[in-house]
Amino acid sequence: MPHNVVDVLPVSASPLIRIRDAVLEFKIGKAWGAKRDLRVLDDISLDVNEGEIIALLGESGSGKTTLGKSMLGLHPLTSGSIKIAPPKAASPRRQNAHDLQMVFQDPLSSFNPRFTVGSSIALPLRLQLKLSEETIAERVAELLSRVGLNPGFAHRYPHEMSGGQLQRAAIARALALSPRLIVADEAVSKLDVSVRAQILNLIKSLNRSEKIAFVFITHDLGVAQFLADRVAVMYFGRIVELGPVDQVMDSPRHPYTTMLMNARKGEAPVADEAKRSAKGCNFANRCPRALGKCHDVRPEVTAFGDDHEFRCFNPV
Ligand SMILES: Nc1ncnc2c1ncn2[C@@H]1O[C@H](COP(=O)(O)OP(=O)(O)OP(=O)(O)O)[C@@H](O)[C@H]1O
Repeated sequence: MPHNVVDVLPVSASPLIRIRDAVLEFKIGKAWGAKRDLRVLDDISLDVNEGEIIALLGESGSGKTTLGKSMLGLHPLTSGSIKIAPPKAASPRRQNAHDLQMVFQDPLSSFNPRFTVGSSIALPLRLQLKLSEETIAERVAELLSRVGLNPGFAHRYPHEMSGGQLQRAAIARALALSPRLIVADEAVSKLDVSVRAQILNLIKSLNRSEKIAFVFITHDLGVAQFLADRVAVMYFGRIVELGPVDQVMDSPRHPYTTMLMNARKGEAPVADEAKRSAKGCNFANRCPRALGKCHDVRPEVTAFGDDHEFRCFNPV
């Protein structure tokens, strides 16, 4: 991971990751035609604390995956900064790519079909830690046990495992280098309901017992409520509301969050680029509470209590 993308925080800082004023624009358009900038992250500021679970909520296209990948340094920002805390040990190593890992939605496509699952889990150990083959085999067995799989699964190929088993293996692979944060991108949305609950419980227990922080990307409010300590609600690249999960879910202040809550009861909101306001609040054209100025002036962050904030001129 390039160091100039995700830099190191001063030792005195407390969050694991500090994101400030992050803007990310993609150039879109045909290779030979006119290009335009698509602003996918728009003025994002967020701290991810050691050992917490933050759910990133929002409809498809709101920028959740892009924000998660930016934390891992996979997308250089257009402006702003993303910094990670230095390791606790006294070692002077710079920010380490091992500290942050990602788990994806589709476990089958995230494993190489020609390798056994054990070899895929072993790969980062072999490349990064230069361990003996015997130690690697022991570590793989231990990692599989930690995620509730029989160590014998090391010899299976991805197509010989169920979706739930493979997602456990993907988590084992992410754990191999002892990360401090795992970004899980819709990591349970392709799983059956019963298996989903098992994986969510696994994530919760890894978080509680090993203090691994998770950024859990989802559009499932039930999953966010079960898992997260805090939620960040995104709408077209902005965090419109951020706070403790129960506060945001039980007493949402932003009209978009309220709309998401109602969607839970049936009417799913759809991201529609045409309805995005050009200036002012991104949500103004869809907002039942919009005032005149919402179409022209961009709302800044308003704090509500110590740890709840929103961007709205006319909150609920
Ligand atoms: N590499 C890229 N180049 C151009 N545009 C991109 C790129 N990656 C993502 N986008 C666009 O950025 C926007 C946000 O995408 P992103 O995947 O972050 O949203 P999301 O909230 O995670 O959605 P989903 O829930 O569907 O995964 C979308 O409009 C998407 O088309």
